[in-house]
Amino acid sequence: MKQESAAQNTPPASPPPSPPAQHPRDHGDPQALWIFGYGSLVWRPDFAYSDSRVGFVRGYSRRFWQGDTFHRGSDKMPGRVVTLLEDHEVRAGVKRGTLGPSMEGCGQGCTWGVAYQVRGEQVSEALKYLNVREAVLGGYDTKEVTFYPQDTPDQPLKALAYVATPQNPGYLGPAPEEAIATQILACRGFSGHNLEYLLRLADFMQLCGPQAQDEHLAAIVDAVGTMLPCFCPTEQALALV
Ligand SMILES: N[C@@H](CCC(=O)N[C@@H](CS)C(=O)NCC(=O)O)C(=O)O
Repeated sequence: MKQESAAQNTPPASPPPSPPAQHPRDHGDPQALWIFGYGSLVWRPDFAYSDSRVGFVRGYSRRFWQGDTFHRGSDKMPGRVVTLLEDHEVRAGVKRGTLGPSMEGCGQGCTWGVAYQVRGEQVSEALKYLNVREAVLGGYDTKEVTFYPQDTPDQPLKALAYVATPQNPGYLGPAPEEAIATQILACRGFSGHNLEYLLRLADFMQLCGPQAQDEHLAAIVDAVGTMLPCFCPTEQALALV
């Protein structure tokens, strides 16, 4: 039997630094990880997961301020998809002179979405997949957020979110909701039309119930509704096709 030297039995003078937290783990199950989706991940996670919760994050607002030249746009006509910005970043966007109706009364941001729990082998599979879909193709980075499940807001969870910061090359920043609506109506990419992206997110927010408000999203949907008749081909125009 190997004799342990005294040194091996003496605790280190200062415990070795714990390895940097790679990702927020579910303390109940160290192999589990929660991933927060607030855009296309809400309706198309496309990775295997063990559990999901509808809920929200506080202190962040969702904005269609990220350009997308792959999924919902092209290099020539980048689409607009959502990112998550801390409240001070949203207010900074306002100071740059671009106001939208949704900026009025912009207090403590609160963004609704879906958190997915991945466990065991699902963790590496999900992170590998999302790294390509979000980071490589979309310019998103990871950030730890606190997620409040709709049913148990008093039991918040640490979750990983993919956010596109103002420093990423695809970031387009603030614009009037009417301009964003025009861009969305005109763009499509490998995952489909940008309008589908907008309306699927609006559908989700409808399901969340009246307590889940997103004035920015609602203002863009309203602007699209106003403009859509101008984009719908008339019988005369169709006859020219
Ligand atoms: N990270 C956000 C936004 C993700 C997002 O919408 N990313 C886009 C652009 S990279 C995407 O994956 N699109 C796939 C699609 O449009 O179906 C989320 O958690 O949902």
